[in-house]
Amino acid sequence: MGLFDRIKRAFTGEDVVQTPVTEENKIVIDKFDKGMEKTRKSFSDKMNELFAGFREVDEDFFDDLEETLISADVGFDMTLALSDVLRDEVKMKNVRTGEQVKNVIIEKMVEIYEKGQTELPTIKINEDGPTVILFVGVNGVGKTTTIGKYAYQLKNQGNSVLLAAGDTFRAGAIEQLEVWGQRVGVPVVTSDAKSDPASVVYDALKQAKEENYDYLLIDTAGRLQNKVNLMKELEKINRIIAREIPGGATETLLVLDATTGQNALIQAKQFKETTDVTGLILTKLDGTAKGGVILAIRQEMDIPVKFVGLGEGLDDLQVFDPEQYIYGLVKDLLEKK
Ligand SMILES: Nc1nc2c(ncn2[C@@H]2O[C@H](COP(=O)(O)OP(=O)(O)OP(=O)(O)O)[C@@H](O)[C@H]2O)c(=O)[nH]1
Repeated sequence: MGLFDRIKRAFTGEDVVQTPVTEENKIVIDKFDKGMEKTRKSFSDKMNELFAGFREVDEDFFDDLEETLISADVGFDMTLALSDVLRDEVKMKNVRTGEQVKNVIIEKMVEIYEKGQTELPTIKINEDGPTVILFVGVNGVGKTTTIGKYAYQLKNQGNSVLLAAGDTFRAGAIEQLEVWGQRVGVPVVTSDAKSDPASVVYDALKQAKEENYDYLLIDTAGRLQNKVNLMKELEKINRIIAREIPGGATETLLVLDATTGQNALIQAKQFKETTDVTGLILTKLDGTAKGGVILAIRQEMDIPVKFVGLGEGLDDLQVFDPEQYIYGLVKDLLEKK
């Protein structure tokens, strides 16, 4: 059953059924539920306010709806796409009451998000080993924490993991990664601050290959304010990886801070211009009401969100589940039925 069908069941009063509901599954559902609390509350409040003054589906209503959606951080493109399909649907299905309109909005939001894909995003694996994952993103987005959390996850799944402190630009970044390495129990390849990040990456690649590590996670500096330097640095790192690992980095994951709302979308666009990003990680989703930005990212970028950070704990990095996300966003609106 696809995302759309599942959410649809919620419209008809049936629960969104997870198949199968395992203990592990329940924990994930709970994490998304809690992590989405702020975004859900803000989104529901805004939508309920819009519908409290609902009279009829006219141009004024569409203007107010667009304003509401944009203020809920779902982005300009997503807002226009939604209001366009809604206009057609209203005519076709002769939708009149506020409740009907609300349901059509949610239905279409799910459809636009899904774009025909229902499977969970995955991280590619380099079968010939090691799987090399490059983490990019500006300072302060939670990159180091994310690497630590992911290393913890991989290790718990029985993988050997090596970390590379490629952010030699910021002295604190190396120490911070070392602290995470100790906490998680995985080694960290480092060099002196201000040294060439490419040489750390080279050392780490060599060690990962010689000692047969399953995963090498590489931290990088995120100097977006100096795009040319950043581009050069990432190019150099990528060249070295490609020389050592056929096909180059297995994944390049861009870490974004969800609390920055539309800025996260802007950063994603800028990074996409500098390097070949294969997936996104949205951190601090639990600490923001701006989680609607994931919809904006989905609509405007062709890069999947692969993980979300739903808390500060070691096990709070979760594979992004669109179903849990959208259900977490609209749940209160549905339950108002
Ligand atoms: N609530 C919450 N806090 C998070 C999450 N991810 C990271 N943080 C916190 O965000 C803060 C910054 O994270 P760091 O990893 O230290 O980020 P940084 O070192 O400042 O910057 P970079 O590593 O360069 O991105 C830390 O206090 C983290 O605990 C998350 O998903 N939820």
